[in-house]
Amino acid sequence: MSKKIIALVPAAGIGARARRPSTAAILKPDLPKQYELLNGLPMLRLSVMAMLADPRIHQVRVIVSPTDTWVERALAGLERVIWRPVGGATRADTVYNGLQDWQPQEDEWVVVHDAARPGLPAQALQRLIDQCLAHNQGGILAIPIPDTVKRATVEEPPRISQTVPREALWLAQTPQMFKAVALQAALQQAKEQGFVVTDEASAMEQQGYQPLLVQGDPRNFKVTWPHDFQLLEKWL
Ligand SMILES: Nc1ccn([C@@H]2O[C@H](COP(=O)(O)OP(=O)(O)OP(=O)(O)O)[C@@H](O)[C@H]2O)c(=O)n1
Ligand SMILES: C[C@](O)(CO)[C@H](O)COP(=O)(O)O
Repeated sequence: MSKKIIALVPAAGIGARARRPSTAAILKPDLPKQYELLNGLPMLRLSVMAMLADPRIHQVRVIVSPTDTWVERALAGLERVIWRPVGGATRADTVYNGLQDWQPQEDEWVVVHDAARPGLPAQALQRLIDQCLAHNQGGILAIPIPDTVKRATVEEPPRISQTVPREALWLAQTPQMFKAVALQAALQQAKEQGFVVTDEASAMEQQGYQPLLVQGDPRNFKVTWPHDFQLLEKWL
């Protein structure tokens, strides 16, 4: 029997690094980046649609801030999608709260995908799900580091202290797919032990798991800085 796969989209951030000194930002100073329009559609809607592209995704659960006033409009008309106002102070809290709210069963999978990665190609999501199901193991999309890597000193201006071998280094993306109950337990442990986790895999690593690295895609970059909006519109 096929296992249930639920997508969880953390969308409770404020996008502080992406604030643009534009007219739109002056008119809507509080608008989080996931609601900015890209080619006419809210970024969150595009990220959710990227999840819906795989028919194996049973439902998309979007986790927003309790004070969010934009989500209903941004997701209007999409089927297989619900939103829950249980976002937390950090991304890890948002994902953990979303899992607590869902209360997954054993054998159910969760695919966590940033609202800020609307450029995810359908083939990349398909690769991740195929690999995790084939190996019955959690995994993430990631890309091998393409450039020479330098370690910096802490002075201003920073200087190079070392060239770091990059052969085994990958840049983590989302989606990240895990057995939902195991991820819930791992995030709870991380919280209790005060570990800072910036992605799901790092919580699982702390529990001794070695998640799969599945080839990601450069178009799936995270919209973080003001100039990323334009770059992404070109890709889309
Ligand atoms: N408390 C938080 C913080 C972040 N996120 C989500 O996590 C994803 C990746 O985070 P990031 O790009 O860092 O978003 P922000 O925290 O919004 O950005 P910034 O750090 O620039 O404020 C985004 O979809 C964001 O909405 C979340 O759900 N809850
Ligand atoms: C989950 C993530 O997108 C993987 O690259 C990333 O860790 C989010 O990190 P940020 O610290 O919120 O930018």
